[in-house]
Amino acid sequence: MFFGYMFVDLMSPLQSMIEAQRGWTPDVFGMYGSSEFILNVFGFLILAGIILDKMGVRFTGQLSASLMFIGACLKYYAVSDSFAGSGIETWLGSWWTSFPASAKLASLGFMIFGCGMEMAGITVSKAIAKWFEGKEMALAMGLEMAIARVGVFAIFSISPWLADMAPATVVRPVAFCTVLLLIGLLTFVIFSFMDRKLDKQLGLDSRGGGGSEEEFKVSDLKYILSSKVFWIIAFLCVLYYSAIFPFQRFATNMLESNLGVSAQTAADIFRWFPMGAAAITPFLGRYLDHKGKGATMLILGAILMIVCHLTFAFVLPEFPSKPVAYGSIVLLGISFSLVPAALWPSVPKIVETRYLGSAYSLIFWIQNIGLCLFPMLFGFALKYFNAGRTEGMPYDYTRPMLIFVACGVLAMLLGLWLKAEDRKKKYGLELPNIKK
Ligand SMILES: C[C@H](N)C(=O)N[C@@H](CCCCN)C(=O)O
Repeated sequence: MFFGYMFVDLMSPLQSMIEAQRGWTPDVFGMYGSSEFILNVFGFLILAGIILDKMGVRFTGQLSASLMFIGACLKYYAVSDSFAGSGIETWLGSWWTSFPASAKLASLGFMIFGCGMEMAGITVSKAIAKWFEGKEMALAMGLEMAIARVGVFAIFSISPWLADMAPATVVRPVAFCTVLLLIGLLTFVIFSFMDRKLDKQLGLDSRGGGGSEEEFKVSDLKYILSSKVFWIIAFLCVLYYSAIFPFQRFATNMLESNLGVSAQTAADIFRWFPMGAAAITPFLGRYLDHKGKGATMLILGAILMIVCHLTFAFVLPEFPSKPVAYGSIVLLGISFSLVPAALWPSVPKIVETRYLGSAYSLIFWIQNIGLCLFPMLFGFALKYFNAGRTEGMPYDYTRPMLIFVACGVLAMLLGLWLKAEDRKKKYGLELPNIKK
């Protein structure tokens, strides 16, 4: 997860450089960002959930880590100097000419990587639910997400530094993260040995099944799809995350434009966002394990996000102050701890373990539709509202940012609805995870 999250965001602080070196304008950059989710949206994630529930966490984890590595290799080739001037580049550049050949191939690589990354995400959640059921599950999930966030922090620091080494190039950070993904694949193989040992101790079969619970059947999906609370969580998830991850891709440039600072300085400010989240998420997970209040945390997280995006939209352009930027970034980090810490451990409370993988995959699937559409939507809005901008001028982010504010408002309303449903139907979303 650490290396995966690094790979996802390695281009985020390099928007200006990739525009200068490979001609990726904001709309191209937005579409490239969306490509991570395209195959998932067209059904791969549903299949991933079924594979996970049928084949178990070890097989699915190794498959997903391999896909991540293959996709990364393709993306490395796309931005490398050996691709520039090759026959493939000439052919890819001969159609849809507004989208550079390197962006086309990099997007294909990112699509394959994205299949592996999302499949790994649901696999890890199911593995944690299996290892920590009735114990410190939210703390374990919180720590996993904290490690992922440290990965984002690390890449926001390392990527511009690697890229800026003479001769400045975007290729170096991609190569670096590709090697890390190979190491990630090897660590999952090691985990698989440990998981096999756990199954032996628990008397489970080779896929981690065969305990007291029934085996998963594809027809079980109907139980998930007919649950109102599942849909509330899924829509809350898509709205919340659509205002976080797509924003993360543009945040460096937003700060660059609003504060009038360099890409490196903007990335230095923004990298504290995932760090704030990394520091707080495990504590909130622990709080949830012992005290509960999951639905309340979701509402609070959405409110904080609205405040932050309103600040980025209206306050920063008027008062380009670094303390205001840092303050909002830290608040957004707290929001990004509250929601994930409460959201993911809530899912095992509303569905049975045998179809937990499918429930996570369906939520990821719906979330991926948002993650796929929002960078494009935001990229187009940015281009539209900056029609008169000339090369080198800062971008005006005010009106495009309202897209993210709207997502936050809707997520907050869904959080309130979820809390009301929980009070009525007693899912236990406000209760602690640890069973005494
Ligand atoms: C983008 C991805 N689908 C996602 O939702 N990531 C979550 C973590 C989900 C738990 C992974 N085991 C995040 O908050 O990063």
